[in-house]
Amino acid sequence: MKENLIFIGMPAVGKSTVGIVVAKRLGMNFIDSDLLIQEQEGKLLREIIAEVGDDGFLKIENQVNRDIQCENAVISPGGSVIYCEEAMEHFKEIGKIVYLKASYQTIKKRIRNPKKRGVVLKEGQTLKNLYDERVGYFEKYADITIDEDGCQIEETIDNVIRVVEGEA
Ligand SMILES: Nc1ncnc2c1ncn2[C@@H]1O[C@H](COP(=O)(O)OP(=O)(O)OP(=O)(O)O)[C@@H](O)[C@H]1O
Ligand SMILES: O=C(O)C1=C[C@@H](O)[C@@H](O)[C@H](O)C1
Ligand SMILES: [Mg+2]
Repeated sequence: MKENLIFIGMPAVGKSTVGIVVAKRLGMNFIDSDLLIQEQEGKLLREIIAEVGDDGFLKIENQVNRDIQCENAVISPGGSVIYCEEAMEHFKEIGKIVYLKASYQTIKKRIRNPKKRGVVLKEGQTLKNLYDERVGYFEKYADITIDEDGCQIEETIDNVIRVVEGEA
């Protein structure tokens, strides 16, 4: 069985956009967990968060990701999946976890309005607080880390493929 690749990292780091191209170039399937969540719930992510709150959203996110059964696929979950313990345990079992790493400055430039993007921010929490809180989780779960600061998206894709193929 060819194992899966699971991308983690801050929102807007490129899990989805990098993920789909990596999948195509490596002859793998592609799963975007956010789309699975929207399909299951029949609503947009921000509508789900508005209805059930952050904790309710994380429960759904945990269930959807925990239940993914696949092989030879790139999986791109949302940035908040690292709070979903069962889902992360499942990912550890079914594949290699790739952390797309970018500095706070890079992320800040890409996300103008975190709430509108559906980022799971607690009351009063800033994007900087969130960044600092999540880094520890990303480092804990990562099997492979790809630093994308100063890279164009094509370079990030090439770097992921080089490292993944080097490990195969
Ligand atoms: N070097 C780079 N690597 C990755 N993405 C880049 C880069 N430079 C610019 N981008 C842009 O940043 C955005 C990344 O958005 P994307 O939706 O893929 O992030 P994500 O990690 O899937 O976020 P989310 O957690 O919200 O699902 C895209 O618009 C992409 O074109
Ligand atoms: O990083 C986050 O907090 C999120 C990112 C999105 O992809 C979605 O999964 C959701 O809106 C939460
Ligand atoms: Mg995404």
